[in-house]
Amino acid sequence: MRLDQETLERLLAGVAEAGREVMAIYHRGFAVEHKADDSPLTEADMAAHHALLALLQREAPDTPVLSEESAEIPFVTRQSWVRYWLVDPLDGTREFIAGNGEFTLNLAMVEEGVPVFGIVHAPAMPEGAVTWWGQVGQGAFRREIAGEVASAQRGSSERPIRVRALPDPDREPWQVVGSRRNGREAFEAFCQVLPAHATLNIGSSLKFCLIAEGKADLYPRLAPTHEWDTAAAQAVVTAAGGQVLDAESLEPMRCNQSESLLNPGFIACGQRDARWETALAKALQVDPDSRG
Ligand SMILES: Nc1ncnc2c1ncn2[C@@H]1O[C@H](COP(=O)(O)O)[C@@H](OP(=O)(O)O)[C@H]1O
Ligand SMILES: [Mg+2]
Repeated sequence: MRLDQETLERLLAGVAEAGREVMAIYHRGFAVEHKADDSPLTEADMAAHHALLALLQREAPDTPVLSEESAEIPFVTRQSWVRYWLVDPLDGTREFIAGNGEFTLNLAMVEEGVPVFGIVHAPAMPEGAVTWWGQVGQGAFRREIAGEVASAQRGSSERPIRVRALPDPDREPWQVVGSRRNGREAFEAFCQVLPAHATLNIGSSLKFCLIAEGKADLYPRLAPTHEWDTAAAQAVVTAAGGQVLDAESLEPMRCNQSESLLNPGFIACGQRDARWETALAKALQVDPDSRG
């Protein structure tokens, strides 16, 4: 489904507004609780969850929503969904708590298991609030709102974004991005056999956004994530001409395929070429010719 311009603008404004609520909590301080799986939870996760649910209820009351904070929906129910919203109200909660600004609000639309639309909003970037968004087949964009409290009417600028061609590693190292704290060992093992490269460790969906805007080339994630962590950014990367591939099958990663909402290991990338294929096969220790 292609979203019309008015709906799109209301969604972008609604996510930015939820981002402002998150920032108010970020600045005034908050308590940290722990969920059953020991992952942290703050007032900001819940504030953004409620704000985004209210937004989606206003915009599309008949479309189901799966949010990290209300994810207990059995697969038998989800299986019947042709289209649904997939929300991570606060991706990078640990970075939010650490106070380093590397967190995002993620909103995706998934159709038949494919993330087709996504908004990734980072309210605490050094340059102000930044939104990356894209619709597969329609392009991807980066929108900057100067200053955290700026309204959509003031100081907002937007430009189309696109993944870059892989640089020749003999001239310019590949830029590889990874998590700050999850799966560092697997990340480093993967990187070891790559051609000349530089690495950057950064929290949340920002890693995908760097690929989407042509500032990074690869994001290998061989440690667990949930579907809500990745769907919005996968849509942005795909809309920008890149891919997010299941590390086993090397097919695009899909959502809502089983009871579990955990992703397989994956590789997000910009433009692929023969060097990429060889490097990836080596990094994943697979013979490139054995792949279909
Ligand atoms: N053991 C685990 N199982 C599943 N997901 C995990 C995990 N450890 C971390 N994650 C996911 O990784 C995300 C953080 O990614 P990164 O390290 O790249 O910033 C977390 O997002 P949340 O902050 O939304 O919970 C969390 O969902
Ligand atoms: Mg997350």
